[in-house]
Amino acid sequence: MMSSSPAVSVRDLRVARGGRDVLHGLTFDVPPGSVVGLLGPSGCGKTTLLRALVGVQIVRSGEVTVLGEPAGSPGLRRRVGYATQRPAVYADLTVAENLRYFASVLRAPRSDVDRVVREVGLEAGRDQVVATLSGGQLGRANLAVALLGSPDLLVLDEPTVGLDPVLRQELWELFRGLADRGVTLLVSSHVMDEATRTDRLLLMREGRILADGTPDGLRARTGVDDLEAAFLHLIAETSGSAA
Ligand SMILES: Nc1ncnc2c1ncn2[C@@H]1O[C@H](COP(=O)(O)OP(=O)(O)OP(=O)(O)O)[C@@H](O)[C@H]1O
Repeated sequence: MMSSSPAVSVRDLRVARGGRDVLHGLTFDVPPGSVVGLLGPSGCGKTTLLRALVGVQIVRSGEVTVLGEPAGSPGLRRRVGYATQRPAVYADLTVAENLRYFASVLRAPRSDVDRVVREVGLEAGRDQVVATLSGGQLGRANLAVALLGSPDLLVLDEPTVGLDPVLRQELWELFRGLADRGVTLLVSSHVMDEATRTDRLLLMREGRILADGTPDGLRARTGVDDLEAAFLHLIAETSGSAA
């Protein structure tokens, strides 16, 4: 059972990359069993933040606690699933061969292979070599790896990028189904229309969080219905100009 303490808790997180500060003191919590969207323009620091959550990013200072443990702790290895933006599956193996390999690395049960193939709707491509998959199938294969071992937290870096609207909708339905089972999902995107599908939003810009709340809360705060317009309103507000 998941407790009601935050699935992710970040306090004053600062990260530098290439000698430049890219995250400037982020503080937020992610409630368990929710779908949280991490949205913001390209280069604002989404990937860097997700890397810090899964423990592969050197941080300058601050605290990142994941499922009650410091980010990157060995105990989190099987409890956190991470799908990178660029697919991390082997091009010369089939989908099923990739999944069997990653399942053995993660010590996930072999039966997980069929389960995750079903969950991402990749039955038709199961025995296909990854190099021959379509872009949408490749994204699903990458996501399937992150689902191995039934993690409590899924960290997904732009999982819907380049997908057609039908596939995007199907993936968001999958995310919702996982959250209904108690999984926490942190999903980055730079497509604002995806924000409407989340329980909570973290809006980022230039290494800072502009807003942290529900889509309705954001609409109420800005007085704007469309979330893209609400985001622009917040940018204008924080830049000191009237929107
Ligand atoms: N390996 C690196 N070395 C130096 N700087 C980097 C490196 N990777 C990213 N950066 C810089 O860190 C900042 C944040 O990048 P990051 O990839 O986290 O942004 P993002 O919001 O995920 O962008 P996108 O949506 O395009 O993936 C950017 O200014 C980027 O140029």
